[in-house]
Amino acid sequence: MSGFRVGHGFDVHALVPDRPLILGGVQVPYALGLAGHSDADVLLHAICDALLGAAALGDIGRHFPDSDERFRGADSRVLLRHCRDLVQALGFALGNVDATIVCQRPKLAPHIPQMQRHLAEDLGLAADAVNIKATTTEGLGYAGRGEGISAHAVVLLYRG
Ligand SMILES: Nc1ccn([C@@H]2O[C@H](COP(=O)(O)O)[C@@H](O)[C@H]2O)c(=O)n1
Ligand SMILES: C[C@@]1(CO)OP(=O)(O)OP(=O)(O)OC[C@H]1O
Repeated sequence: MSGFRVGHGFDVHALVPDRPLILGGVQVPYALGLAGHSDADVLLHAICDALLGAAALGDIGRHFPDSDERFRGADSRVLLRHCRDLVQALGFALGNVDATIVCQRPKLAPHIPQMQRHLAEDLGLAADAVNIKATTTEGLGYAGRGEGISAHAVVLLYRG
């Protein structure tokens, strides 16, 4: 069996008034923000799930239950670094991360380089091992109606 492990993550949060919009640890200027128990950073949650999935460690809700007050308003970069530590403790190294944010509005392209810098820093990856993309759904579905934002992520882990 090879030492490679792939993981997939997916998350969705609703867009609501009176919340900041935080994606990849970047506060994106917008009239609405994502609802959640933590800072609701949907991109980082999908990446946490991808890391946990690759290492067969379950999912984000198992490690950071929303019934636990310690995680209320949590900075998802802290949760991400915890997931990194968990997979590294099992002897895995990170290969690369690729993710897609599904978001009709606002335009995210100007903010993606900063999100990628955060991820490279938090995961100890080179800049060319982190890729984040954004797409609309051409107006279709809940994302297209601007009701929420989702994110998909895949990661590769390996044992050196
Ligand atoms: N919220 C978004 C969504 C998309 N982008 C960028 O626009 C390109 C075209 O999007 P389509 O959904 O029409 O394919 C996409 O490739 C992204 O670069 C964006 O910046 N913010
Ligand atoms: C991160 C946690 C914990 O604060 O809360 P949310 O911000 O609601 O995020 P979600 O992706 O629904 O699931 C994980 C939660 O347990």
